[in-house]
Order: sequence, then structure tokens, then C-alpha cells
Amino acid sequence: MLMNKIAFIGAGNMNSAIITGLVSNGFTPSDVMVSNPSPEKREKLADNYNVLHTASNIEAANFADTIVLGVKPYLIADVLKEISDQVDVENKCFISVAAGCSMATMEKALGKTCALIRTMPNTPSQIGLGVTGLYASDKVTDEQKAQADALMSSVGITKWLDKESDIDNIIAVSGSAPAYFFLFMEAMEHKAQSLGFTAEESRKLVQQTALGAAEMVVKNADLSIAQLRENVTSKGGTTAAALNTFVEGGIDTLVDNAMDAALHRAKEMAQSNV
Ligand SMILES: NC(=O)C1=CN([C@@H]2O[C@H](COP(=O)(O)OP(=O)(O)OC[C@H]3O[C@@H](n4cnc5c(N)ncnc54)[C@H](OP(=O)(O)O)[C@@H]3O)[C@@H](O)[C@H]2O)C=CC1
Ligand SMILES: O=C(O)[C@@H]1CCC=N1
Repeated sequence: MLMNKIAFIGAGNMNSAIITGLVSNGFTPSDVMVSNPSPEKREKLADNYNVLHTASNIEAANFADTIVLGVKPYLIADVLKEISDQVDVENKCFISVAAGCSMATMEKALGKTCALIRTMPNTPSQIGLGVTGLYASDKVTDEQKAQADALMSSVGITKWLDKESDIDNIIAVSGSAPAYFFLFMEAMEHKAQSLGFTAEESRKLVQQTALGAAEMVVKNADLSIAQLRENVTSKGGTTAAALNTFVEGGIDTLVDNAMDAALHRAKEMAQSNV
């Protein structure tokens, strides 16, 4: 069901993560073309994964029927205008990974009603552990939807959304969220170092603990996350002392506010990219 050829516009973090995951998962590299104005990042992708690369978005767009837009949100409209001016876009399917750039903005930039899919992946796609929310416009055919699903499923799990506004919710829940866990791990790493562990030891201890905790959640689907937490927490013990500190520091409110901030920022960006 996977499409024959895919173009990636932009060779930055997110598109590179998807390309890495896609090719590592067996997709034919010569069926992938990536465009980026400066050469370094696309050359690195070509060196590592044998994908085709070009400085020209037009060449990339002509190469494939499926075009993944992985530029910064404020550049999406310019890139679509550029492509629409020079490429027969009516039979293409555009898949945007951009936060804060609406379907309406994309349609206006294209000047034509095209098949458009908004997605919100995350960087663990690079190792096949991504989460992607997807929302399709009316013009998207069932086949194009299935192809987009196959593309993103090849780098992780997918969740189709009924409303475009749910893309913003997915940003808060999974798109931005790897960074929440990285921030937490960074703070633990710093503390481990201040307790006398070397930088290398600190990283190893923290990463293995995070991995172990995540795997326990995955492998114990019958247990709630709260139960797993309780299983670590002896009454009056060390874990309880640490967790109380988080609770007294307002962790629930802090997380709630942080995710609201992501959501709010996505809406703000969508307004400024109109
Ligand atoms: N990073 C993440 O975790 C996630 C990001 N996203 C979305 O992905 C998109 C890209 O973000 P991210 O990968 O982090 O950003 P990056 O800055 O890493 O990547 C953007 C890339 O676009 C290139 N570029 C700039 N102008 C053009 C152009 N006119 N045509 C083609 N390529 C161009 C840049 O090249 P150069 O550097 O040479 O200027 C850069 O390589 C954003 O819209 C973001 O919202 C979505 C989910 C998660
Ligand atoms: O920070 C951002 O705006 C992008 C979208 C989700 C993750 N990174």
C-alpha cells in the first residue's frame, strides 16, 4: 500500500527523522528525494541512506506524487506557492508535518483544491517509535489516506483525527512531548553529576532508568501507570519522599500548564501564518 515515490521538502530534524525511520524500515532509498536549499543536511541524508537529493523543491515535487512538507510553519505557504506555480499539483498529495499552519492557509497558498493531509509526528519516528496524528481534507481519497497511514505507520503508531483542531491537542500530547521527557532526564543527569557520578555514568543511569520505566508501562498494559508508581513507593520510604516533593511543587498543575502552553502556541502560530 506504500506509495511508489516520496518527496521530502526540507531536510531538517523532523523530515530527517521520518526518512531515517522509513529507509531503516526497508523503503527503497532511490524512491525518496529530499530537497533543501543548503547542501549539508541533504548530503548527510544521501550519504547515510542513499536517498536522492536536490536544492530544488520543484525537482522534488515533480519526482513524486506524495510530497511531505517539513519546513518551518511560516515557510509552508511560500513553499506551496512556489510548487503550485510550477508543478501540476492537482494529482499530488501534500502531507504537512508543520505545527501551526492550517489547511485553509495551505489551500490559499496552493490556489487550488488539492489533497492535503496535516500530520503531527514526533522525533522518535527516527527509531520507529513515533506517534503521528493525522487529519485529511475532503479532497483526500481513501487510497491517499491509506498511503499516508502506511508512511507514518512505518515509523511508529498513527492516530487519525476527526477535527483539524485535534492536531493542536496532539502537539501538546505527543508532538512536543519527547522534549518534556528529555528536560526531565537532563535535570536528573545534572543532579546525578552533582552527587559525584561522571557525565557518562549519569547519562547511563538516567537513560536506562527512563527506558526501564517506559518498557514497564508498555509491557504491563493491565496495570495503570499509577499502580506502577505505587509499586515503587514504599510507605514512608525514599520514593515517597521524592514524590511528595514533586506533588508539593505542583507537578500536576505544571504539566497541565505546559501542555496548555503548547496548545496555545500552536493556535497563535496558526493565526500568524494565515
Ligand atoms: N522537530 C520536531 O520534533 C517536530 C517538528 N515538526 C514540524 O516540522 C517542521 C520542521 O521542523 P524541524 O524539522 O524541527 O525544523 P528544521 O529547522 O530542523 O528543518 C527545516 C528545514 O527546512 C529547510 N528549509 C528552509 N527553507 C526551505 C525551503 N524554502 N525549501 C525547502 N527547505 C527549506 C531548512 O534548511 P536550512 O537549515 O538549510 O535553512 C531546514 O533543513 C516544522 O513545521 C515543525 O512544526 C512537527 C513535529 C515534531
Ligand atoms: O516545537 C515545535 O514547534 C515543533 C512542533 C512539535 C515539535 N516541535
